Amino acid sequence: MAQRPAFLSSDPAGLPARRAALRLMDAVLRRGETLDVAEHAALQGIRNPADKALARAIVGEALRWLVDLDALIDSATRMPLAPDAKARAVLRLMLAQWLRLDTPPHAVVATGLELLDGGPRRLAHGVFSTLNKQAVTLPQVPTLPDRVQARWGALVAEVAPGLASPPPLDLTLKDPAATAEWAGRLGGTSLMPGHVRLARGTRVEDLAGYAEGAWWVQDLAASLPARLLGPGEGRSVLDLCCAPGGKTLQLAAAGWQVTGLDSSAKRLQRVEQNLARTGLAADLVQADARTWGTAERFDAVLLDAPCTATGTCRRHPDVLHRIGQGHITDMAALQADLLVHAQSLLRPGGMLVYATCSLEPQEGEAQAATVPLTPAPVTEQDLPAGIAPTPEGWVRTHPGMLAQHGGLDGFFIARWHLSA
Ligand SMILES: C[S@@+](CC[C@H](N)C(=O)[O-])C[C@H]1O[C@@H](n2cnc3c(N)ncnc32)[C@H](O)[C@@H]1O
Repeated sequence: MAQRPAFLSSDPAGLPARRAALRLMDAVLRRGETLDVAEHAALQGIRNPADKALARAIVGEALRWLVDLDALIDSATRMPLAPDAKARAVLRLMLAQWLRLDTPPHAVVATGLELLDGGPRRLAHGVFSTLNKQAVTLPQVPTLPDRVQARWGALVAEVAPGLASPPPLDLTLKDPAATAEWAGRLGGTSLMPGHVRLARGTRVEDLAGYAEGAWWVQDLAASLPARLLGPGEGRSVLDLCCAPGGKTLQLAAAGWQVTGLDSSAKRLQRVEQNLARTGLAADLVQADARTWGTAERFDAVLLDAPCTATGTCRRHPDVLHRIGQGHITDMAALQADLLVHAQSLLRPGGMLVYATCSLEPQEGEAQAATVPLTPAPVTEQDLPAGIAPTPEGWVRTHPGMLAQHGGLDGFFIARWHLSA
């Protein structure tokens, strides 16, 4: 069972958080919105940060364990509830609180049934009470939705254990030489120079080093693509699809002259804020990376392409339920165009790194196989201990890897150079 977060209380006054959780889950499952987008509207009007955190935690657990929660609900009703029935949605949230967040059953009932104003309260109460009397439990590892299982095949057994709990908090340091110092100051551990891992639930704004920009939040796997370009020593790099800027910051901190390009003006503002906080510099361009023209040719191009983000399923479990083959095909077409244009912006001898935070081979391995440049295979020394490159010299990470240390996001990364 997940550790009980401090913000949880058995006070039925926590109703606004539960109402927000219901809105949030509805936006994801019925309207197909991302958790990030849905949060903006669903959490509006909730002032208390603890209530927001509670709403997020409930929905996160409900989405991670949705298949298993539904199986429990179905085991306790003679008449199956429709997949989109409000009573099912409320029961999912109630069970997630009881079975994953350790909320006492009386508090779950007091706040849960209120959400079914004018609806089948007796039915929901009956289902919850039956399961409570049976003292049901969840499996050790979440069952993934059928279509995810169909796509991931044998990988499911390796990935699913990594989804049982929300991930820890990873930081990338501006100065990798100070890794031991920051790990000590922040009470974290490190899996690589420049990386510090903290317990989940830590509020970043309260941590030492945040205000002065000594680090930024970035999953360990997400830090690998920029690391593969090595020290910049004043050379030029084009960071394509750069916002919100995690890799831009890494490259600037490693001594590259960075041009960061993204199509979203709003997201570029976040890159600017991140550069300002960390005191790092980059030229920013708002443009479409499929067509952006310039006479300049770069010593390196990093293409962290837009993708379905199924590799971030630990922190964004909505992807398990939202993403289907249509999204993957659309993203793969966009990535193919981006990858072709990225190659045209390299100078002879220049290095290209391609990355996506997706677990779908169409967005990773299949894209890399089309690149006609000279492979620059990744070696074990480039990676955290315990992660090996593929036989092709590519990197494939997933949430089940480094499980004893808290896992990591799913990424695909490949590297080439343009022959001089
Ligand atoms: C995976 S995110 C990039 C994350 C970023 N590299 C980082 O490390 O913080 C993908 C980005 O691609 C941008 N994007 C999507 N389509 C684009 C296009 N055609 N041209 C340029 N940027 C695009 C999105 O706005 C988004 O910011």
